[in-house]
Amino acid sequence: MTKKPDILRIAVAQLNPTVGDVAGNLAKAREARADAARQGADLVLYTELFLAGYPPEDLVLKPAFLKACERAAQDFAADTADGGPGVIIGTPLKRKSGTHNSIVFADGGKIIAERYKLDLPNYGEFDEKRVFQAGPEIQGPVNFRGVRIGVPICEDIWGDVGICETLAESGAEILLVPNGSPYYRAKIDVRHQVVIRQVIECGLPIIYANQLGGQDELIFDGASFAIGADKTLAFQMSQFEDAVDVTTWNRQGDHWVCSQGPMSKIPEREEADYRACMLGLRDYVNKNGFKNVVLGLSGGIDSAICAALAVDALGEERLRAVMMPYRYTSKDSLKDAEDCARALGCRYDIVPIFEPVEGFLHALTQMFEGTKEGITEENLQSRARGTILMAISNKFGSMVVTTGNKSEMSVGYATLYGDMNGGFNPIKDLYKMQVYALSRWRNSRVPPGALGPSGEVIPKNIIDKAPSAELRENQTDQDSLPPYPVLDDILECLVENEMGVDDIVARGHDRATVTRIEHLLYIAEYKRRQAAPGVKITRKNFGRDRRYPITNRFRDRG
Ligand SMILES: Nc1ncnc2c1ncn2[C@@H]1O[C@H](COP(=O)(O)OP(=O)(O)OC[C@H]2O[C@@H]([n+]3cccc(C(=O)O)c3)[C@H](O)[C@@H]2O)[C@@H](O)[C@H]1O
Ligand SMILES: Nc1ncnc2c1ncn2[C@@H]1O[C@H](COP(=O)(O)OP(=O)(O)OP(=O)(O)O)[C@@H](O)[C@H]1O
Ligand SMILES: NC(=O)CC[C@H](N)C(=O)O
Repeated sequence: MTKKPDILRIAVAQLNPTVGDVAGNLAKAREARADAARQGADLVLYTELFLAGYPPEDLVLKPAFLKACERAAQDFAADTADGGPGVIIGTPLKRKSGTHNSIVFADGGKIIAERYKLDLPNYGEFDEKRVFQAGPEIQGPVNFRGVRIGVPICEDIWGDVGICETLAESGAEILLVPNGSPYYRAKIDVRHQVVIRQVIECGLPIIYANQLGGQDELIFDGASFAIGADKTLAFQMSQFEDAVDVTTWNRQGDHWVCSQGPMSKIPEREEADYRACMLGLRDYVNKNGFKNVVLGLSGGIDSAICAALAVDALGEERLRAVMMPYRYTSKDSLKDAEDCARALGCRYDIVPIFEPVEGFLHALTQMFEGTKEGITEENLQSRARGTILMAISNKFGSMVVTTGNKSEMSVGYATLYGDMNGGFNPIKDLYKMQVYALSRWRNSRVPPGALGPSGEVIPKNIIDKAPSAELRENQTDQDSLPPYPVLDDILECLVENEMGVDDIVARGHDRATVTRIEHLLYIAEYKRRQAAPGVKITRKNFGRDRRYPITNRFRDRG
């Protein structure tokens, strides 16, 4: 019989995989294992579906992809013949009972156990029932060098299905949980509460390992941690950074107690949101192979914060900012845009749109004769800008960063095939007031990992002036929309909280304004379906989280 050890060194590999890059993910796993071995680890815990990258979505339906993942898992298991640390690594596995979201547990050159996720999340951003079958039954703990380890997978610890309790009843001494848990604001507290609740139910320490990195709209923020059997935080890894941290666990009577591990400080609200946007943009651009990006810099707040995010994420040499003035562009805007580009140190070009806009107007003179000038002509300005940005993108291979905030995306205050052109939107899930808050925050701090300069990178005048699209004389956003603090509150009630009109009015809002905003929200669905993806920051983003019909006559009238 294996002698029970008194000490166990568990490494948590909080790494940034790329979905579909099975060979690259395996290489990362190997590097982390070598690192963990140097730090004296007995076992390395990776995150959910690490070899595939999470979430692999419909890739799991491809037999060739499953084969590649299975082969990588076998190869990695064979590596453990070197006598170094054992591994718990996530991978999809096709078995007789179906295709499972699984882990393989390997040691001594062999797979000593497989475990399948039992509770497949199918809400919000998750769609796992579409591609996976749930594990057929709760399988007991795995005996690893004399320690009985339970391995529930992510959602398995979120519901009330009693998986942790059952593992404890079948003799587990500690639970190691691989996760693919996407960021939303303050989610860390939610995760801690979920794990504390399970620790109370099962009486065992739980190690929670979370993925890092951007995957399309989702940001995995890492922040892996453990809660001891005494219900206190045993260790806390950093948020938004990759790391391989070794934690030391000692046997004390019946319990494993963490005696050594990191205790990283978790960023406050604005910093966390800013870093999520930065990581999301960086990973989208790099993982999709773009060398650089381009955006229209108008002298307004939205394009200014997007420019700051791009420089912080990619470096000033990888952003080209383009000011495209027309007859309504103010001197202030020209100055603000230039000041912003100078403060950020990025390339700044001026491409006037007078000729293209006049060209379009000229071509349409006859057809439009006798009609009133209005939105059509305004939109031509936006479309001329969008076309120029796409031309720059085509010529230099730069991806267009699009800059619509959540308030605008909610009510359709953006031009289709105009300022909505672009590949990715780092502020898509930030309401306008949050854009202001993050801009002020960024002027006072440079976040860790940012490549941009310190100081006032978003000129104060941009923050202080009334927002305007400058598509006609003396236009401000508030000609068409309620003040942003009012709009954002109504939108948060409608979008995130799915509240009824009566309840929103009861908060002190004007009924006509609320019903108008509700209407605008519904009729802008067609625009959002054609919009670029962007970073998810809230509990409910426009994308995977919110699936409203485009054709929709429902209006809430109490
Ligand atoms: N249900 C539906 N399904 C499919 N397509 C639908 C549709 N409803 C309209 N459409 C199409 O969409 C068109 C209207 O959308 P669109 O062409 O975007 O034009 P529209 O939404 O009418 O105008 C753009 C709005 O964005 C505002 N804005 C604010 C800030 C900045 C900027 C800027 O551009 O810089 C613009 C601008 O003031 C204006 O209110 C219709 O002509 C029609 O072709
Ligand atoms: N004169 C301009 N030069 C370059 N890009 C422009 C110009 N006007 C608009 N754009 C692009 O179109 C986008 C939408 O314009 P909009 O005026 O709504 O936003 P903004 O100027 O960044 O911020 P704000 O909404 O505060 O004015 C801008 O973010 C910018 O990318
Ligand atoms: N991948 C998962 O199973 C994640 C589900 C879990 N509720 C979370 O958000 O962390």
